[in-house]
Amino acid sequence: MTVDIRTVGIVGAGQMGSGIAHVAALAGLNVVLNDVSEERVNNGLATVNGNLKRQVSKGVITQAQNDEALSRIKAEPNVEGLGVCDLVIEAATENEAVKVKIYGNVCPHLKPEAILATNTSSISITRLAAATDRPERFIGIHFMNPVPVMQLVEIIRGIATDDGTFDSAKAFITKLDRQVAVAEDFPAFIVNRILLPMINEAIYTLYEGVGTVESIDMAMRLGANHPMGPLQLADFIGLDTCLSIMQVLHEGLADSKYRPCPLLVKYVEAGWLGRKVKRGFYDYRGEKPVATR
Ligand SMILES: CC(=O)CC(=O)SCCNC(=O)CCNC(=O)[C@H](O)C(C)(C)COP(=O)(O)OP(=O)(O)OC[C@H]1O[C@@H](n2cnc3c(N)ncnc32)[C@H](O)[C@@H]1OP(=O)(O)O
Ligand SMILES: NC(=O)C1=CN([C@@H]2O[C@H](COP(=O)(O)OP(=O)(O)OC[C@H]3O[C@@H](n4cnc5c(N)ncnc54)[C@H](OP(=O)(O)O)[C@@H]3O)[C@@H](O)[C@H]2O)C=CC1
Repeated sequence: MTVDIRTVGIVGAGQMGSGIAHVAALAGLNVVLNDVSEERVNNGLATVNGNLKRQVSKGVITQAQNDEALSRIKAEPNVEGLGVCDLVIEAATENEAVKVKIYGNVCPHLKPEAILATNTSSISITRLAAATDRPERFIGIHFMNPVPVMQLVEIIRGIATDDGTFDSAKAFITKLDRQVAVAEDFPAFIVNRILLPMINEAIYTLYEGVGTVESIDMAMRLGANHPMGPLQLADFIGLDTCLSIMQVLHEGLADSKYRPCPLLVKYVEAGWLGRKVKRGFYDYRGEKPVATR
């Protein structure tokens, strides 16, 4: 059964959840934004507000589109409020136990026909689906960061995902004016299977003293025309998320080429998770980012 998606719930109002709320509301959908606390939801709304304003100032959208989009997003700190949604996208921390716990809390409140999706960067869709009451109506819808700018969305079916769910997810992405890449359910799918080993290798290059933070980033920006250097990109994604993805690749494919760099582990252990906490491979607390090594 295909579902006409008009109301989208989002669980996790961090950088990805707020980005998904942003593009869904701009596309004319109603959005219910949920997180662990009212404060977290309000932070997510503030992010959407700031990014919409930036688009207005650049002439990408009008003030009227900005206002309409904001009026379509409902802040909802309680999971019960997700009961009105046709599609709920979980965009919480990249940790399987956290995600499974969320499904346990959310599923009892969903309409029977509602689709449940995850924005996971790497974790098995089949395994996550098996922890829900609706494996047939569960799917991976993987947006890229920053969501308001990036054109690609990966769609990943679990073993049980039915055709109606797949078609509904595809129609939803098309409505958001994004391009779909269909990926099979293997660790980290397509983009991160390729991107994260490159970032991990950049961290090894730093760890082994081949270059400094700045020389490695400059090398890849100017030498390979990447819009951001790999260490700058790691900080942008979040070092906790990068480490989780490498761990999923390492465990899921059982190949030592995916071994997370010990320096990445150290940064995460220090709580230096990148831009979101103002410190990672760069320190963002001053006027300009300063390399930490
Ligand atoms: C980990 C995963 O699971 C998967 C992933 O997402 S992996 C990460 C994938 N993402 C990337 O690789 C991003 C690489 N970086 C880039 O593409 C660029 O650096 C960037 C788009 C982020 C910023 O580009 P930039 O030229 O340095 O900055 P800036 O000029 O400020 O922004 C470019 C445009 O993006 C917009 N923009 C940037 N961040 C934005 C945001 N958060 N919200 C809305 N708009 C944003 C700007 O308004 C600007 O728009 P215009 O071109 O219309 O003027
Ligand atoms: N960062 C990236 O570039 C990309 C990330 N992703 C994926 O998107 C997901 C979110 O990542 P991202 O937005 O970067 O992470 P963030 O850390 O920015 O946001 C995650 C949010 O989820 C919240 N959260 C944690 N536990 C719960 C819970 N039980 N219920 C509701 N909300 C909860 C967190 O709250 P608190 O801070 O209080 O824990 C936080 O607000 C991950 O699966 C990640 O792999 C996908 C594409 C790109």
